[in-house]
Amino acid sequence: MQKKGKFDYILLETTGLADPGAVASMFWVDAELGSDIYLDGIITVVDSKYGLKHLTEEKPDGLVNEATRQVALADMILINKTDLVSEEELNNLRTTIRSINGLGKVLETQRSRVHLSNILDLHAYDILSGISLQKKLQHVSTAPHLDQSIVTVTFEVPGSAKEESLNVFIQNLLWEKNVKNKDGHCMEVIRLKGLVSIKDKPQQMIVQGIHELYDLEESLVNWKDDAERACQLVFIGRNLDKDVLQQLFLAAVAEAEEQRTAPGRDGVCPSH
Ligand SMILES: Nc1nc2c(ncn2[C@@H]2O[C@H](COP(=O)(O)OP(=O)(O)OP(=O)(O)O)[C@@H](O)[C@H]2O)c(=O)[nH]1
Repeated sequence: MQKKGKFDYILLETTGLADPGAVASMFWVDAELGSDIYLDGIITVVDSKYGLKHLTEEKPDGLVNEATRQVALADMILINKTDLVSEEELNNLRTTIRSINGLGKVLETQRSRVHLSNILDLHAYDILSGISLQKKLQHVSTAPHLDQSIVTVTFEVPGSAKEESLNVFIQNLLWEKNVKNKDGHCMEVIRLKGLVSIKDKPQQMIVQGIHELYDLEESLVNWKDDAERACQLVFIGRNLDKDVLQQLFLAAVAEAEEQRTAPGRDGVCPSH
């Protein structure tokens, strides 16, 4: 890193057991501090032969296994060694991956052969992503839950959000972790992405969250004068309940007072 400007791109390979969120958070913060290095995106390679076994592995104490975390946080998922499995096995793996992460792009490969343009310059975390985000959000796949510990949920509500209330909503989820689903389990969001409208702001706003870090930024796209404003959010995480999240969000869009009496926040969730 001392030879500043000498690198075009850095591909960092973490160990098979790493939680990419921790590494990603580091680079994200670094960019905020004015560093030349910014986080472009997270790529996860899944082995077709053993992927499903790893993804469904049960960990003690109900912890989320590493493979699932790696898929959940990926912006690009390469399903590799497809030659080693049957079409049916591949289908099961695809469905499982999609139910965990409905937002990331999925490519199927052999010997990990992939055109570099597919994996470099993903811009998954910067405001450039706003241009394609709208399209992407229209195609978020939310497959049936399949007993998966981590799932993707998404919702869209018309209108604008109040910036302050939106921050409270996100902080309750990511920091306080005090939002419960209908079964009384605390929701755990590990990835958050969205395009929202803030009252009186001409630009569409991008929300990005990973683990406990999040950012609300103006995108390069303005709301068209005659277009209906809306907020769309995608959450990847555990114990997520779309209805509860949507109701809470509606409370944030409407009046701040309503938020305190909104469902799902009674009781205290243990901190992690
Ligand atoms: N049949 C087949 N073999 C593959 C493919 N990709 C890699 N291999 C082989 O699988 C073996 C193990 O390679 P990888 O799974 O890529 O190993 P790795 O990623 O270095 O291992 P870790 O980083 O420790 O996970 C090597 O002999 C590769 O040649 C593929 O698409 N099909």
